Amino acid sequence: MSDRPLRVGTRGSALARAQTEQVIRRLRAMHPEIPVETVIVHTSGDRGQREVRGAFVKELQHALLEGRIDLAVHSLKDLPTDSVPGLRLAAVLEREDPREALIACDGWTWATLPAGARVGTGSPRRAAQLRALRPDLAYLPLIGNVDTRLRRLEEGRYEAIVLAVAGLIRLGRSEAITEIFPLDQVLPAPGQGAIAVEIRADDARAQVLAERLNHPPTWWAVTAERAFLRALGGGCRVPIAAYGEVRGDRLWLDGLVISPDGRQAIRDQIEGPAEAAEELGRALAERLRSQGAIRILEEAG
Ligand SMILES: NCc1[nH]cc(CCC(=O)O)c1CC(=O)O
Repeated sequence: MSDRPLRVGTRGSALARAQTEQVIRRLRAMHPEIPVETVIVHTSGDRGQREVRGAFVKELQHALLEGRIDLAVHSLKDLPTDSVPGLRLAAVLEREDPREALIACDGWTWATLPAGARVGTGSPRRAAQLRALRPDLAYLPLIGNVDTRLRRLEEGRYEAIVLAVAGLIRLGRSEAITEIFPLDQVLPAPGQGAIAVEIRADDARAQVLAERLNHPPTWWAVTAERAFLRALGGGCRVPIAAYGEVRGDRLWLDGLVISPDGRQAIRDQIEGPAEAAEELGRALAERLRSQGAIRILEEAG
């Protein structure tokens, strides 16, 4: 294996850097002879601009295509499902806890939050599922990096906020968690909790290294989740959630389409061989369509 430096690109946020550190630790453990460099790529998302879909990842992909970096580290759930010509999603690390966390102030819990309490969440998928559980709360937008979002809560702008457990753990902030929503109450975004490694499609060395980083059970699970999302069109505003889990050589996939107001939801599960992940994701999407998901998607679209 050549010992020219491997340049690993990351966003500058604390979460992105923590995730990239995890990838680099694994690389160094496997290949102490390869010098690894971290390259911070600033994205429009980090500059506090509107979070257009994919803004978090576009600039990293650009840097990869231009050859300024050799490996890009992303939160998989921020990576759009459309493939980018010249690039390849090459590996995912073993998934962290995929669930959603409530972070409440003043000792509130999900059950005791008073009617009208302000709950901050940036995601229509979370807001829709939370509305279905507690229609009496006020769901307000919340954007920015995880640290920014926690600060907004501390500033008193919300009584509670909802964030991914995985990000809080990686930032060493899990003590902030008030409670964790069970998966049957709030289903995560496809890919949530998984760290993704993207490379140039023609980079043989990066391909070999990425293969060694990859965690196959997570790979099959997220492949099914993303196939489900892609098959449903994944319109920006539509709350689509999915969670897959591999046990032995079988894959269980749970999928949901929910109207933004939380009033109409279609949810179903599918099970099959893990290697058929892609087909399982598409088949589950088809099942939801036949149960009326189209109507929800069109109304929300
Ligand atoms: N969209 C921002 C984002 N991207 C990845 C994570 C957390 C880590 C993960 O879900 O893998 C977060 C923050 C959040 O949703 O709370």
